[in-house]
Amino acid sequence: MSHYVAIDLGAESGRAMLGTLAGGRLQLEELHRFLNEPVRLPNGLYWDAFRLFRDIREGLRKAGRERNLKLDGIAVDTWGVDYGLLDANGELVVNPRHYRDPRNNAAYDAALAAAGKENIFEQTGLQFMALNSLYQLYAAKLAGSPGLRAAEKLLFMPDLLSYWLCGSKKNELTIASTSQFYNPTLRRWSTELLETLGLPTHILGDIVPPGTRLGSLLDDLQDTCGLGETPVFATAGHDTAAAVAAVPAIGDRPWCYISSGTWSLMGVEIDEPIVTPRALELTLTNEIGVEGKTRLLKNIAGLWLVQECRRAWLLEGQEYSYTELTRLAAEAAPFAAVLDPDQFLEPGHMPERIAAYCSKTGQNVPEGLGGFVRVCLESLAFRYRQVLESLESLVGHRIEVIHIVGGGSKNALLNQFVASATGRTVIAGPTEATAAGNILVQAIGAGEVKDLKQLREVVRNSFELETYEGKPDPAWDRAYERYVKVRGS
Ligand SMILES: C[C@H](O)[C@H](O)[C@@H](O)C(=O)CO
Repeated sequence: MSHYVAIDLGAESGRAMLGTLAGGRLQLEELHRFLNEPVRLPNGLYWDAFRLFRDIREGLRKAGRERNLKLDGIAVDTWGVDYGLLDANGELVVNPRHYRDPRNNAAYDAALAAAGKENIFEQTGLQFMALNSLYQLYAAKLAGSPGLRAAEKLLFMPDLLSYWLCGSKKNELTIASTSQFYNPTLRRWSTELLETLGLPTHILGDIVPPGTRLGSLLDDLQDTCGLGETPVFATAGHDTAAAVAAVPAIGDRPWCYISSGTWSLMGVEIDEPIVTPRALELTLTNEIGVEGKTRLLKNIAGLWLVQECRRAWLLEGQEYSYTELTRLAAEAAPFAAVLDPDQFLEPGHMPERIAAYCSKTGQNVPEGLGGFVRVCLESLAFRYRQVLESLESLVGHRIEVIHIVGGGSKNALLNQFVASATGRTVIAGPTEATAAGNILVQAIGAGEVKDLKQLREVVRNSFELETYEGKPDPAWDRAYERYVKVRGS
């Protein structure tokens, strides 16, 4: 029996998850859960990196001091794109900014004007989003950031937190591939692109594949946490890559995945990137996964819409759990309005913005809290159908099965909506795909699990899955047509 800890950080919260692997089955247990609260300063929006590290240490202390465990590995995964900059002494000189920091927007326009959209896509194969690391770095340059000038090393969030755990400064492949300065075709940094934009290239480090042993937990952490010598691994550092690794697909029918949480990352796993004008037109992204696979996917503003509605209602004194909101949505009238979820990436005033969008597009404003949530969930299902069509047109075959993994796969109403909107089979679960993927990639690194195929077998043996059968539904088809009209194709 072996024990691993996954440090899994999402945009709202983080967890230290204990994974026990025995007899080809994985058991997960939450050791420590903590909030991940961004900090708004006068000059921008930041992550509280030190607080996150304190909570990571607390999770490890629970494993060591409270549970008396000896660990076979520790690894960190996080959301994509964000990074910290270190000076020559390894000091943090630029604290990680939050990808929703508004200063990226102007830098995005300027970078596209300076480097050219086609050129950027050719070199990176990545979906265009102002939040990508490339535009964050360019924003720092445009702001004349002294931190950027002093920087000697760029570490993405999982790299940075792993560095604080074990002292090794490496760039893990899957997270590097979210930056928009990694070339997935040439499988190296796109230094040419950084040079075009006058950005430093010496800050980029060695890229290591997921499963690499980075080093051992630092001595003082071993002492504080009551852990002996413990390997620290680079897992699939991008949480989506970890989740995709843990998709319980058998591969007998063509499948795609939706990693469902704050974001919905919908895509297929393929052997080589597709960096063609058509992929650019469809704004699909080529990120790298475990075993060097390509995650051809689309970032969709996922349950973020519901999270932001809930937060707005909470501020008004109306406190509802996600379960209650979903129940209200189930009771609300169908197809009250349709919206493009990706128009709502900015934080704040979500119900008001949805209402304004509905009025602007000549639609009725949804009624009641359940009405708003239902419109969000139905619109996500429509967006998935549209992205499914894009993916099929690029890979050239019909996709039969949609695997929904991650926390959002608990939402049975949304799962059913996806089956109804697409007419496909939806298999939901595991909800803990990211933690499972994180741990099982460590197990590959430790030589305990052979490869991705075996990893997925372990996942299938370990978690309950729910199946939803979709069948053609004229009401959904009609509403989808309305959605396409409102959003555009
Ligand atoms: C910025 C987003 O977090 C990122 O693009 C997405 O891929 C992700 O990591 C969601 O967890």
